Amino acid sequence: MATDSWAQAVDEQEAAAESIGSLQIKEKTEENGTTANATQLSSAAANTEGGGDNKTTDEDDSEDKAAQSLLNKLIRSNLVNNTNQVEVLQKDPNSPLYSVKSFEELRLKPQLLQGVYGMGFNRPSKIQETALPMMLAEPPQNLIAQSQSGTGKTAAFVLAMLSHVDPNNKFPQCLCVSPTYELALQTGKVIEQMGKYYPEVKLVYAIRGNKLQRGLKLEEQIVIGTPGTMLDWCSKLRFIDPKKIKVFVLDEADVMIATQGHQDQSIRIQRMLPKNCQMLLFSATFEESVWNFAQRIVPDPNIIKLKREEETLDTIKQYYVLCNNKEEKFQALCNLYGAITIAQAMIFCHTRKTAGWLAGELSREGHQVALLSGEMQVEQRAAVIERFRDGKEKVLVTTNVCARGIDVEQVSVVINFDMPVDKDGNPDNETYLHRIGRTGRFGKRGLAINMVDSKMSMNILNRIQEHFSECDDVVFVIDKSIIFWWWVLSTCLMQSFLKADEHAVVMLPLGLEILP
Ligand SMILES: Nc1ncnc2c1ncn2[C@@H]1O[C@H](COP(=O)(O)OP(=O)(O)OP(=O)(O)O)[C@@H](O)[C@H]1O
Repeated sequence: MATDSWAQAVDEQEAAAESIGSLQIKEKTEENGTTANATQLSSAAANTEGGGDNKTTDEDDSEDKAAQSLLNKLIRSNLVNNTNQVEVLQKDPNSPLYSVKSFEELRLKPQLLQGVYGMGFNRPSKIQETALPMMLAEPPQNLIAQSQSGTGKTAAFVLAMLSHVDPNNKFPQCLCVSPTYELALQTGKVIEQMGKYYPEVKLVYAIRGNKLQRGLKLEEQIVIGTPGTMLDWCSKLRFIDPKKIKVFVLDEADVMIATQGHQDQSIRIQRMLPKNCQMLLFSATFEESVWNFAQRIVPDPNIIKLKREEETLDTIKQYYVLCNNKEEKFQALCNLYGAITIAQAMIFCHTRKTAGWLAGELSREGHQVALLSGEMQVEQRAAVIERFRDGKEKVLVTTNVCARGIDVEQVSVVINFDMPVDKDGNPDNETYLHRIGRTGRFGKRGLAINMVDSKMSMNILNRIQEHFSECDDVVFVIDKSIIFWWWVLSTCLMQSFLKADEHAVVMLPLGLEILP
């Protein structure tokens, strides 16, 4: 992203923070109207929140999964490091399992090898080592592959598609289905980069808005698009002859099934394809719904799984501050502000509305903060994250939904301005782990501060503590004095005070003294 577009993004972001902050004093009816107007950012996204401070909707969630995935692609500059072993389940357990340590071993066309090296890939990633020989084997093999975002799945299936097409045949031979228009474009970019030295192979996008003349027969060998348009192009409009397809890729299956209708459309496309068409399905997660979908799309599959690196709370000290209401939490945060900015901090709120309010209030107090909110367009969010990752901002205020899955390694302090809860208001242990776990990544020490402002949030905290106490040693320290906080924060951050294996429980009197 260009630096000048940054300045613009920050301006818009600040404007948004202020306008959102000012909404808090208005009546509810006005609030909704103003939210839509105030955002040059993305009014559609803003409207889905519904005004409630403790609600997130399913719609939010599915929209967000796709946005999240795009965001991850935009901010990623290289492979995610994963030292976990690859788990392989072969369709035929007796057939030998090949894995490669170099791209040369794959006997790629020279143009493609040049493309791969041109992208700066020196050797296959962990998942590519096993997935590529399977995908390139003759006869073709079906594959279901699951690994965390950023581990090299897209590059792998792009290479497979480019390897399988015959450029002399001027008709579609590979279909790739993505959950959204933007994600399809991102994959298209990879095809263009990798196929840079193979210009005979052409690509076309089956996305809404790409209107073709009726009766046209596509000549491009690779078609990438969203399920609805792809289905229309294969059936109603007949731009594609599905019987000639050799490779069918279904990318981001977990995101796909979160969107109503995508699952059925994908299955309908798949049913039109010939029996010997190679089916490839990729997903970052593998919950039961994804797995059920995968089995319907990919018959007789080989299965590859690369587990996520385990997140742990071992190296993180966890504290809580007891307050009476949101305003007190804000005051407490202001008191802590100087200390937390010794390092970098992320502050999590439950809703966009609170995040906007908090960022606005902190700015008004003269604190420099960045806001990452669902109201922003994905490109703007990517710019905010990049800036934070580069250390240009010290404090990032965000919502849980917005920051899910985003890795910023250098964060040392996480503040839960609101405790994480699920849609039913129960403790969201997984989110707690993801929020906090990021601070202690790669053996580094981290600090987590939970802000408690009611009996309910105390109860949530207790239940989270109970949950993790079973499998981890968690330390919650309770204290009232802000001087104590200064001491904790500055000592642990500046002098590496905390030891990874220290597990003392310090119980001090409840209550928070807010200094003027
Ligand atoms: N073998 C490799 N060597 C070096 N970099 C690679 C290699 N394979 C992929 N990459 C790079 O790593 C990053 C992540 O790869 P890729 O997008 O293929 O991952 P992914 O698993 O598909 O992620 P997502 O699920 O988010 O799409 C990209 O920047 C890509 O260019």
